[in-house]
Amino acid sequence: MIEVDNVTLGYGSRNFITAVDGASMTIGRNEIVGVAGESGSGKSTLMRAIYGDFSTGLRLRSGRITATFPDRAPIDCSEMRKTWWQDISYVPQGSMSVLNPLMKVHKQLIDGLPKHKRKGDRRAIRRDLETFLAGLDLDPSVLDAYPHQLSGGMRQRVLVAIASYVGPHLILADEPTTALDVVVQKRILLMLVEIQRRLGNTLVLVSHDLGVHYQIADRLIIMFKGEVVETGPTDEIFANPKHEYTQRLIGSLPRLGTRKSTVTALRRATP
Ligand SMILES: Nc1ncnc2c1ncn2[C@@H]1O[C@H](COP(=O)(O)OP(=O)(O)OP(=O)(O)O)[C@@H](O)[C@H]1O
Repeated sequence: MIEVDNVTLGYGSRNFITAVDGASMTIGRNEIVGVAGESGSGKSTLMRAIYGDFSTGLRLRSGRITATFPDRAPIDCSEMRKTWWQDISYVPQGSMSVLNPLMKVHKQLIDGLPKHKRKGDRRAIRRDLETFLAGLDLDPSVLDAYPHQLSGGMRQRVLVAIASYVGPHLILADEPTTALDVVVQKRILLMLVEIQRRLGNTLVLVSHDLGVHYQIADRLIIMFKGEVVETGPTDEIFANPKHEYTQRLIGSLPRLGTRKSTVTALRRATP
């Protein structure tokens, strides 16, 4: 679905600072892909480029990023904006900097919808939103709240709901649980996994936490100093990490049980 081919990305024009250097990887359909790597290794930069958000001074210096969504012709990342929400959506870190503090949640949700979804009876749209939120275990009353009236975890869950409402083929979630307590983190991760299962789409989850990847990712992409240094099925990478950085990452984890039992424990721990 996404083909990243020898991509170099960075910031600035005259004094170009390289953030991602010659990265290649693919993202397939119906999978959960975990992206791990140390701070500053270029994870967010690569996600923003895949999403086609070049608003922060980000530049694609060389290489190509191509998306082929079901029933559509391949498109370049420079055109990705046209498919935001519909085919691809993004859950960034820090809900408070993303949600408009002056607008109630329902207005932000409706404004974020593609035009064809915004048309028609507002009450019908509202009912549809309420049903959708209830299906995600979110009380429809959040629609009438301003962001500051919600907890950090609730705001982040609202962002996940906004990103998934139209049913995109690909959801990019960039550290969606940063700065939240462990129980809330688990809840949000389970919400993302539940949505991925329900939609049968692809979830790309950026996280420092290799334990999280171990629990939910089918495949891993490891970044180190701007490069993609290792990719492969999660089980294989955990069993036989090839790159020295991956070996260090895995070596630093506490002893793990089987994936299945960990997920079961995660589910039990989540109210
Ligand atoms: N808007 C920007 N302008 C200039 N440089 C930037 C910008 N955003 C990121 N960088 C630089 O690009 C490099 C990669 O940053 P990036 O945020 O992609 O890494 P990351 O792996 O996501 O880090 P973290 O895990 O801390 O979020 C870093 O050196 C960072 O300082």
